[in-house]
Formats: sequence, structure tokens, C-alpha cells
Amino acid sequence: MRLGGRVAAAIEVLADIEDNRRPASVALADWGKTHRFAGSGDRAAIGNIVYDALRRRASLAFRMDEDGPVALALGVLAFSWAMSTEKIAEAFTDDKFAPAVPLAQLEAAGARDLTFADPHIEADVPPWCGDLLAEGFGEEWVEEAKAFAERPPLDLRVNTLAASRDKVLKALSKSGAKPTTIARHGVRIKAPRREGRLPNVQAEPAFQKGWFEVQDEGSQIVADLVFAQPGEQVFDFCAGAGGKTLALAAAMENKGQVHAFDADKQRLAPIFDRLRRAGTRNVQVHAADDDLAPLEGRFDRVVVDAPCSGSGTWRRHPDAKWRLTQQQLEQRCAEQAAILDDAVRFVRPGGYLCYITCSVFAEENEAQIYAFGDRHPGWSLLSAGEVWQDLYGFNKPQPWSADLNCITLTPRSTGTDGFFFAVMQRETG
Ligand SMILES: C[S@@+](CC[C@H](N)C(=O)[O-])C[C@H]1O[C@@H](n2cnc3c(N)ncnc32)[C@H](O)[C@@H]1O
Repeated sequence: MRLGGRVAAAIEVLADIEDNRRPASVALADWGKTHRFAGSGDRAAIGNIVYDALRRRASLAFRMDEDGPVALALGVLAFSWAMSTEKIAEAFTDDKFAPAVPLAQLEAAGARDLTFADPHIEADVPPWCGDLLAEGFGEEWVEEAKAFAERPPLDLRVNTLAASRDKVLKALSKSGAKPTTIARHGVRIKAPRREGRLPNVQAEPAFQKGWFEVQDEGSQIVADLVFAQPGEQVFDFCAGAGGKTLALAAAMENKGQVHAFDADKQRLAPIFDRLRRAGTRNVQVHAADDDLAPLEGRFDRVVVDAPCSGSGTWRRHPDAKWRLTQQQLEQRCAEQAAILDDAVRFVRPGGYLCYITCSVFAEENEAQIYAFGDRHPGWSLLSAGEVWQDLYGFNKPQPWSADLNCITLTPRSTGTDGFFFAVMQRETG
């Protein structure tokens, strides 16, 4: 397919997402099933146009003075991919599948100045999220939000139980893999430009051998900040598919014990294969119907990687940014408080409770931690910033911290997805 056909396909998918309120990944997969002739390069390029359109939906609509799928897809070429109107027209010439090029609309769009738009439009976030972001980032909230509209890289965590970072870098040298800036065992493959696609690293023999996992650098860092030591007892209380569990088990060098629990069996299901491939020998998995009472008071560290709005992952799931509602956010906040209150019983006296979200909203982060402190007087909030300095020093990019205790990672500050981390200690008495 030429660019014009790919744009036409992206327009179809964007219309499907909008008209049928479907997640982008589902709409793209369905398009693929009904257009078997399209190769993997075509699918990747169509996906790029769709996701880039969703990342900048508000600012593209402002510039194009229209928010329909055609305007958004052409807006991607003009503004996200910086193609001139002439270049677009040239690329579409003699392509019978290409949409018409609205020359006047594109010219007018180029002259429209985003700095005159409402801040949430420049920031590319729903209007109601502006105040939430300003709470955490002050005057810098628009710049912080804009970084969530960029394409994310592909990050991998080297499984130190099976390989070294050098070994993985060598195995993936053709993919342009480089060491991550902050995470100690991370490898990064830069986001491709325009129609380019990321390599399918999971098809590599090195992946099959368990040498690495796909995991955003931010997720690697917050797992590292848990500071799990070999020989300890650690409880991953919201384990999901095990992203953090695997990182914790590797940090503990297979010594001691990680217990992984999730209230949802379906989400937990992939963990078994992943543990096997990674060669972990110190993980016990618990499902919802297991009796957890024998585990109470036993753990050095309990990790609550709580369900959240996912605002920190908007680069990867830009459709979720526009679907999120205030009501859903309130529901997540209530769940977070309930999970924290439930998790305390597993921490031994003197042990630690680590709270993680992949959100950048203070309501789900600092506010949860301070409210937890009010409900549980026998706990003290420690400085995660100090753990950061111990692990990474002062010369690396620094995360946000409103109170020098809790920390927030963002695409703009740390070059990662957005993550929040706080650690509290239970009194010994
Ligand atoms: C952010 S995800 C976890 C991601 C996972 N830790 C990882 O690194 O891949 C949050 C998880 O919390 C789980 N969850 C929701 N309510 C829970 C509860 N009451 N107790 C334990 N887990 C819960 C969800 O099923 C979901 O898998």
C-alpha cells in the first residue's frame, strides 16, 4: 500500500473508534482481519497514523478547524510528521485509494497558532484534566502534558537471572538497542518516525530464552525503588501479569520469596509462562480464592501497584486519555484506598509498604498517601527521593517530587511513562 491507501485505512479505523466507542487496538485488529492483503508494514503505518491522531486529537482538531477522522489523519501528516502540503499532494498523486487533499484547509491550518487555543488544547488533554495536572506540575503542566502526546520508545528489562545487559544489547544490535539512561538493567529502542515500525523483539531467540522482558523504563525504576533484597519476603499484592513480580524476583537473585497475588484470575493468567521463561524459582502465585490469612504480618515489603486511571501511559494508550471520565477516576481512587487498607495486614512490624501507580494525578498519588497516613497512625512516610539518590545518584534526570518524599516520573522529566512511587514504614512497636 502507498501512503494514500494507508491514510484512507487509518480514516476508516478512526471512524470506527469514534462511531462505535471501541478501543483503538480492537478497531485496528478488526481492520487487519478484514483486510488480509495488508502486510505488516502497512498495518504498522496505519497504526502509527491512528495513534498519532489520537495522541494530538485536540490540537489537530483545533488546527484543522474540524475533528472528523479525515481532518485528524491529514493533520497527522501535516503536523505530527511535518510534511508540507506539497509533499502530501505529491505522495497522493495517482494513488486511487488516497483521500482528496484539502489544500485550502491545510494552508489555513498551518497559519493557526496553538498558543491562542485553550491550554487543554495545546496540552492535548480533556478539559477536566487540566486542573488535575496543574495540581501536580504547577505552571509546567502544559509542557508536561505535551510530552504525553509524543510516541513512546520500546523499553526492555534485561532479566539478570539469565543474561547481562551487554549480551542483550549485542543480540539486539540490529534493532538499534541502547542502554536506558536511568534504569540499571534497561535497554531502549527509539520510537520510529512517521511510517516506521518497531522490531518484533518477542520473535527473537533472546526473548524465547528469557533474556529480557518488555517493560517501560519507568516501570523498571519503580520496581527497583522497592529495594527488594536477596533473602527477603516480598508480597506483590496487585501482581497482574507479573511485570513487577519478575523484576522483584530478579533483583532478589532468586533468593528469598516473592508472593504474587491479584484479585483477577484472568489478569494473573500470563504470569505462569512468564515466570517459567524467566527462570524464576522464588515466586509463589496466589489467586483470588486462596486463603491469604497465613501470610499476614510476614512480609518485609508489600508492593501495591494499584489499579489507576492509567494517565501515565497516555503515550501508549492515547484513546484511554479521551475515554477517561471523572466518575471512573473517583472509582479508581476508592479502590486504591481500599486496597491499601487491605494490604497493611501483610507487612511485618518495621516492614515497608510501597505504593505505585501509573498515573500522574495527585488525587491518586500524594492524596492517597496522605489520607492513608491519617487513617493509619502507626506508619511513617519515608523519602523515596533518598532511595533514588542511592540507586541512581544526582547526575541522572530527576523525577518530580512535591514533598521530597513521594516521587513522580514523567516523559518530560525522566523520559519514561508516568509513574508514582511512595514508601511507608510500619512502626516496630
Ligand atoms: C496496575 S495493574 C498491576 C500491574 C502489574 N503489577 C504489572 O507490573 O504488570 C493493577 C492490578 O490490580 C488488580 N486489583 C484490582 N483490585 C485488586 C484488589 N482488591 N486486590 C488485589 N489486586 C487488585 C487488578 O486486577 C490489576 O491486575
